Amino acid sequence: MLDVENVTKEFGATRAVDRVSFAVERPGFIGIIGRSGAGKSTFLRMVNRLTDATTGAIRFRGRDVLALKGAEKRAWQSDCAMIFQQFNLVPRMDVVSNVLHGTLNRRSALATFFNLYPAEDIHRAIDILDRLGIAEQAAKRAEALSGGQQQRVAIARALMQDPQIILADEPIASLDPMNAQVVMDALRRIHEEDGRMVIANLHTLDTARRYCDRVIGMRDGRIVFDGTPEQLTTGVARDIYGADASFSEAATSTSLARLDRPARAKETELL
Ligand SMILES: Nc1ncnc2c1ncn2[C@@H]1O[C@H](COP(=O)(O)OP(=O)(O)OP(=O)(O)O)[C@@H](O)[C@H]1O
Repeated sequence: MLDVENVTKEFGATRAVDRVSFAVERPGFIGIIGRSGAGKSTFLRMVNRLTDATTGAIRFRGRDVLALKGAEKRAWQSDCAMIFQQFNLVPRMDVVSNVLHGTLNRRSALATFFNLYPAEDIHRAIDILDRLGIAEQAAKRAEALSGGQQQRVAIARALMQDPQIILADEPIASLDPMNAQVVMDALRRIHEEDGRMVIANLHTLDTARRYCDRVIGMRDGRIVFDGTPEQLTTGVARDIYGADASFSEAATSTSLARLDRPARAKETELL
């Protein structure tokens, strides 16, 4: 359903993403790992069309999304909602309005200007917040919430778009281990219950092993590993991170392993 073919991005002389290819047959929970500068963010931004690829093709259900323009491009951006490390909420705006921002693509400029939302959208926003366990925060300003709560608001905003894919760029990098677990559990649940594909850039190995069905390792813009969490041994990780024998997994750990393990889907075959 998602085919990435030889996707390359150059920034001047820097090749940030170098001939990346992989295929996803059905919605999975995919983690992308690699050291800082490996090209993870640039890759996700190309999928969402925030950054244009230099060459290559990304096909979703047979359609090349890199060729979309205008309204079709905006529709695709709704279809693959993005979540960022810094949440990207409007801090002084209340939580529900932040979530309703997820409908911006399909509302008129006038309705947006006057902050007019249909009652059914408001009810849906509150239902989504309730599903994420933060409905009681709905009237508060976003800036009054904890980091973990703000990231759940960002997930709620993404769900307002009813996306087929959720692209999460380091969604827990700013969170403490407890909040990180709440956010990752929420993403995993959304994947399992709704059948949405999740592609998440993760900076820690333990999170990738714990939540993903498939892990892609990037190094210097290239895919150097593509396999199951079980295949992601310390030796493989050392290769991905370009580290020597002194490589310590603890250096890429969020301490999630010490928290309770959720029931990860049994299917470990490649997606
Ligand atoms: N807008 C840009 N202009 C120039 N170079 C860029 C730009 N964006 C990214 N790069 C370069 O592309 C390479 C890949 O960066 P990218 O942010 O995709 O890596 P990353 O794996 O996501 O790292 P991090 O985890 O630190 O965000 C780096 O060398 C970076 O400096």
